[in-house]
Amino acid sequence: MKEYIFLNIGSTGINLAQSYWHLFCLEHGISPNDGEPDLLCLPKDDDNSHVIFRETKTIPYGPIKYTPRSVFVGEQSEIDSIRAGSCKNLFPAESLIDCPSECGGVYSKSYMLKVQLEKTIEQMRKETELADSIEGFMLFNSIGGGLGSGFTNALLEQLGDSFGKTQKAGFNFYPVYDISSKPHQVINSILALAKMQDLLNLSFVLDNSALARMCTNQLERESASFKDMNSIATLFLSQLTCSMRNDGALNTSLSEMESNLVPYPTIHNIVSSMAPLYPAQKVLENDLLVTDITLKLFEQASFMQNIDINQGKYMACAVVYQGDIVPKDVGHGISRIKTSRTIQFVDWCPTGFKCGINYQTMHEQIPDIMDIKRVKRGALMLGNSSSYREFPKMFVQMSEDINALKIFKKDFECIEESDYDVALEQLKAKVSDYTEIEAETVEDEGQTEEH
Ligand SMILES: Nc1nc2c(ncn2[C@@H]2O[C@H](COP(=O)(O)OP(=O)(O)OP(=O)(O)O)[C@@H](O)[C@H]2O)c(=O)[nH]1
Repeated sequence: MKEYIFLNIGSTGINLAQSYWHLFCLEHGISPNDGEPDLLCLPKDDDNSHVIFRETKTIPYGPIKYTPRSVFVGEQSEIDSIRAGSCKNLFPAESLIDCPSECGGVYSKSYMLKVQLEKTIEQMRKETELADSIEGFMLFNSIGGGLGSGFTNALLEQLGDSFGKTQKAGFNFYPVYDISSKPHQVINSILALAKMQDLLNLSFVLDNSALARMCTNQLERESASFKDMNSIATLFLSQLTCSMRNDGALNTSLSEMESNLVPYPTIHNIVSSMAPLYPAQKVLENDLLVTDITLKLFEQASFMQNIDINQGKYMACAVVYQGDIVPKDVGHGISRIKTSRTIQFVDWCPTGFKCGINYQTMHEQIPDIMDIKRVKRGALMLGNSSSYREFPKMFVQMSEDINALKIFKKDFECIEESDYDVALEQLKAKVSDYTEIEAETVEDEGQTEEH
């Protein structure tokens, strides 16, 4: 068995976790309130829920309960929000680790939370002992938050020491930057990203400004709330892990995902799109056809990143369809994309798309609280695109705009100024790496191999 442990850090991680664990419970016939099996749900043959839940008994001979393989780290008020939420009895007390609120907001203070770090590692050890063989860790955080940046980096360093080469995938939220009122978020993000490059195997980029755009444009909300943004991210995560939690077709494990999507270890930032997405009240005459879904996937509006994806080239692309889909239609959809030439691949990766179908009913279990339409079929695209370089470019520019060194010297004690310079240089190097990789040709590759 290959299990996963989910680490939810800071306000973003904790809010999101309550949303996705609620959905995962429903998808696997488990009560979100307390983890007891829903006796009205028939067990499915292809269910692999054990990869994310472990079976527990509160009393000998008592009923079986399902406990998420999950750890939470946040301020007391965030931890309290779990106990008041829709999954209030789902998580054991020892998996909820609280941090002092005075360290909030700044990378360096959160990086130094030694007691909480030890507690987290200890809890992960326990979870690991209760599993057969941990395949990977999934971390959920905002790179702009103090905990989301500093604590996540400290934890990632420790994970490498304590758990060796176990896969690590980050679901990294990029906040909407307000550089005049929250300049610290820029510095947090730069310090976070520079280090994460070496410590993560995969980083799924979730851009709050894109999620907000999807809330207003696709879900037709008047304004974007974190709840709605987290609902979109929850659907993304549900589709992304569908092949792991059930007998799936493509990306059945984090390591398979890494080998499908990552050509060089540090070029592991994944862009993504999802289609279709409608508000619950939307009246549909018919569900979209597979070709239309495929075309929609590659429209800018469907991307969870607010960068111009077409300004870059893909190094890898995996499309996972879900629901009522037949392979012939997938072939048609992909060939329409290829002929439309809207997307370009790097010269050295002509193989193009990897596709798979999961036949689980699409969005069947979307809880009504999500207020998103259930559809019969949909798809998720995961891509490794050189257009990602727009993010490090933007951080370098923002650092100049806010005169970051001045703020750094004042508020980021415990970290050397030279460390900030190094982090900034690493992001500049990242921009160049992506540009070079995009320009490489097959001959360049051949020459590199010969040397
Ligand atoms: N998508 C999403 N973004 C959030 C959520 N909560 C906060 N954010 C954004 O993330 C940014 C900072 O991250 P937080 O997660 O709040 O910070 P933290 O990691 O808890 O660390 P502190 O700054 O120490 O509180 C905020 O400025 C918001 O823009 C959420 O539930 N969902």
